[in-house]
Amino acid sequence: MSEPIIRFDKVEKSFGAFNVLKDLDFEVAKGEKVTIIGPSGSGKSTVLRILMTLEDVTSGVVYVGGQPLWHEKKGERLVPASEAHLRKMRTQLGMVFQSFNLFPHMTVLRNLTEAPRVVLGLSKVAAKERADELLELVGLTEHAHKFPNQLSGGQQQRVGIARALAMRPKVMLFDEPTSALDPELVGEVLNVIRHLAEAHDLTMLMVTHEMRFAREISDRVCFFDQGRIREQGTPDEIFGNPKEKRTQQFLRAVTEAD
Ligand SMILES: Nc1ncnc2c1ncn2[C@@H]1O[C@H](COP(=O)(O)OP(=O)(O)OP(=O)(O)O)[C@@H](O)[C@H]1O
Repeated sequence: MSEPIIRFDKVEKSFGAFNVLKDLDFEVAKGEKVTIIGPSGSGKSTVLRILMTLEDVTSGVVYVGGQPLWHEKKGERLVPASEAHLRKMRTQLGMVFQSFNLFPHMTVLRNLTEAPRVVLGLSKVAAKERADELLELVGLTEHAHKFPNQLSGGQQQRVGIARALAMRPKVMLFDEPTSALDPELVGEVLNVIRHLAEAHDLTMLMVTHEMRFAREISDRVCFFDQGRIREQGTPDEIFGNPKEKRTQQFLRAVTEAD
């Protein structure tokens, strides 16, 4: 098998004495769509936050595209990564947050062109061309010159997705992308993600509470519990025939609440 695009090798993450991730081994293959589900506090978002370089690891090594993320090679040894290394690695990862995190003082278009111009060095014309294509993809062409606060939450999140894609990342990370939205706006965002999953050979890793959606788009579902992967498998295996008692309890609770 080829090198996974993401690999957690015996990763521990603690906040003080509180151990959030425990000896975590986890891989995502190129092109794979993986969703992480599990109870609140089980460490799901921490996995994404480590990949987004928002949290470091306490021990173990995380690899992205075969290269250590939080470390650098020094001869045969791994030493903590410099800010320059983290910056370089970050460009391979597209991030979509719960709370959109758009630049409020920039138009939609500028939100999409800023990082490709500043970080990737694209020309103004090339960045605009790329942004136009992506705005079409997320159905927001006519909103290009508006500011984020002139858009609905669903539209803002679609801009968030387009902005992440504008960097042509190897992996897209979605951290509960619909949880801050009013229920009637969830569908339009899920449709965009669904379309991306179907039409593009993009690697996607998503934390979500939308179980039906996870079942529909994932190649693999990982059930997290207390900082470990308690059970993983195809959507049919996890949702249709979960083996572990904890998975069964969790799924019963969330589907009853649905
Ligand atoms: N910066 C921090 N300092 C201290 N504790 C933290 C910090 N970030 C997360 N935690 C704790 O780590 C645990 C795991 O958090 P995480 O956000 O990964 O959980 P989660 O599974 O994504 O939960 P949810 O579904 O509620 O978002 C939680 O108990 C949380 O309180």
